[in-house]
Amino acid sequence: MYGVWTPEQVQAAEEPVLARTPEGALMRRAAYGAAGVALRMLGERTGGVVGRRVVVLVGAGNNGGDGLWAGVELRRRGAAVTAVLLSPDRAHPAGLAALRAARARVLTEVEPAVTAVGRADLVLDAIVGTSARGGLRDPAPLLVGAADTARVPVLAIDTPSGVDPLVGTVPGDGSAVTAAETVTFGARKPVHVLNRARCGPVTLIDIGLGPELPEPTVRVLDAADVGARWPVPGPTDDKYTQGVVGIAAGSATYPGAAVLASGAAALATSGMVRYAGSAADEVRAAWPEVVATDHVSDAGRVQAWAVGPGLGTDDAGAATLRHVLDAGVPVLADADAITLLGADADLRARAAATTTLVTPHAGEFARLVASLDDPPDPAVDRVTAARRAAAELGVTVLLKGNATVVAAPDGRVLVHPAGSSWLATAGSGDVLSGVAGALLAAGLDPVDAAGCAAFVHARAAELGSAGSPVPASHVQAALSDAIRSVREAV
Ligand SMILES: NC(=O)C1=CN([C@@H]2O[C@H](COP(=O)(O)OP(=O)(O)OC[C@H]3O[C@@H](n4cnc5c(N)ncnc54)[C@H](O)[C@@H]3O)[C@@H](O)[C@H]2O)[C@@H](O)CC1
Ligand SMILES: [K+]
Repeated sequence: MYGVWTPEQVQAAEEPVLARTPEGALMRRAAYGAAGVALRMLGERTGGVVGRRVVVLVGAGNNGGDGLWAGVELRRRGAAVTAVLLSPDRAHPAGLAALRAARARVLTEVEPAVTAVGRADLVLDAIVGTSARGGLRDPAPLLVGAADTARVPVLAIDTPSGVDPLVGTVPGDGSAVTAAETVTFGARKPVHVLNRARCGPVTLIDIGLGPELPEPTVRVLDAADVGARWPVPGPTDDKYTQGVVGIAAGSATYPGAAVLASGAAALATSGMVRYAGSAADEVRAAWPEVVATDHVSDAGRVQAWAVGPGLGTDDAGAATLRHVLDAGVPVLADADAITLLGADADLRARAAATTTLVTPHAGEFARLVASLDDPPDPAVDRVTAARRAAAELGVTVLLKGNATVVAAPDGRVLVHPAGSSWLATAGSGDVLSGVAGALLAAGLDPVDAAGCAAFVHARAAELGSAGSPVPASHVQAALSDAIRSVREAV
């Protein structure tokens, strides 16, 4: 597990460290770490360092200072360094003096700078870091565009410029750095987990902030965390003691959702899966181990319900949802169940009164929060949107997307940054529902159930895909390998 801290938290943590270290020491630590990553990238991509062309895009603040000092280090190692000053009169004075003394080229005019970027082996993006506000300012978009056009790899210093460090979105006209890699200092910031596509792999450099950092704003589970939480039957367990999950999903028109969710539940945990609904025949045919009936009222005892995929939003769907919300066990509500919750205050009150985990995509989220004052918008800030929905509706929220956000009513937040978007495929959510429902039935807290389910779901997509599209039934089929891989990581 690792933590993520807001720019504000990081800046506050830097203050006491700055006060007790010699002037400029923190920046030199950061820059030395950045230069190390740049040297590795040059070695990997060009086979050397000496004479390789590195262009540093230098902004007005300390992020620019990091870039200048990293340039000094690269110059020392023999690279041909060019610094492009985007705000020439505000460039970090000590860093600029040191870079000039190291006999690097310094440019302030746009035209030669664009040419230099286009010919570079590596660009260091030190335009702006944690104090970024709004979109990139001229002439930065031109230089960032030149690197993109020439396909020059960019190493983002601290954060990819043009991407909001706190929420990970690209404001303004959409110009922003797409980094091949990012090197960050002291602590990971939200952009690193909310916008992986812009950051690339992130290297964290220790600059001594550890003791000063408060509780992180967001946490990220790793494979070992998920493996350690995954339920494993003990010597005295039988099929009932491990938690029975009930799946209330699918219909005669949409039996696929029922088959995907029930099968995923059967693969996720040992013990028992019950299915209740009008796709009982199809579920039985595909998964003979699932105990299937036609209606939730005669399904027998379960320790959690997963309700919603393919359920329908008519009166029968609402009655099923009401039944499971009143069953006194944790409930996972997805798909049509979320639409029903959004439309019905009475159902929302029942959901808040029990332990409920909802798993909306963007459209379902909008319906879910439509009744709230000033409904939160994930397009503006995913973490805040999920956190507010959880707190105000009294349910745990798993907001799907390239970065999955899990928020609990008590304010805890997990993020799962996906490595790809192959999971954006029909039926994939049904598989997630089955897995998360099974984990709730096994007794996991909703945040852990959601976080572990999201992780294994994404891992199954990776294993099932290996670079090609992966239909939901293949994600389902890869669940066993995914669970094995996280258990092996413990
Ligand atoms: N405080 C410290 O001692 C340390 C700071 N570090 C670096 O310092 C950075 C933060 O430095 P600063 O607080 O000076 O701020 P930045 O360097 O992030 O930004 C500086 C200035 O850039 C301008 N700016 C804001 N938004 C912009 C945009 N969208 N496009 C173009 N220009 C924009 C503003 O004038 C802003 O004040 C961190 O990201 C990190 O790289 C590291 O060196 C570690 C130590
Ligand atoms: K940057």
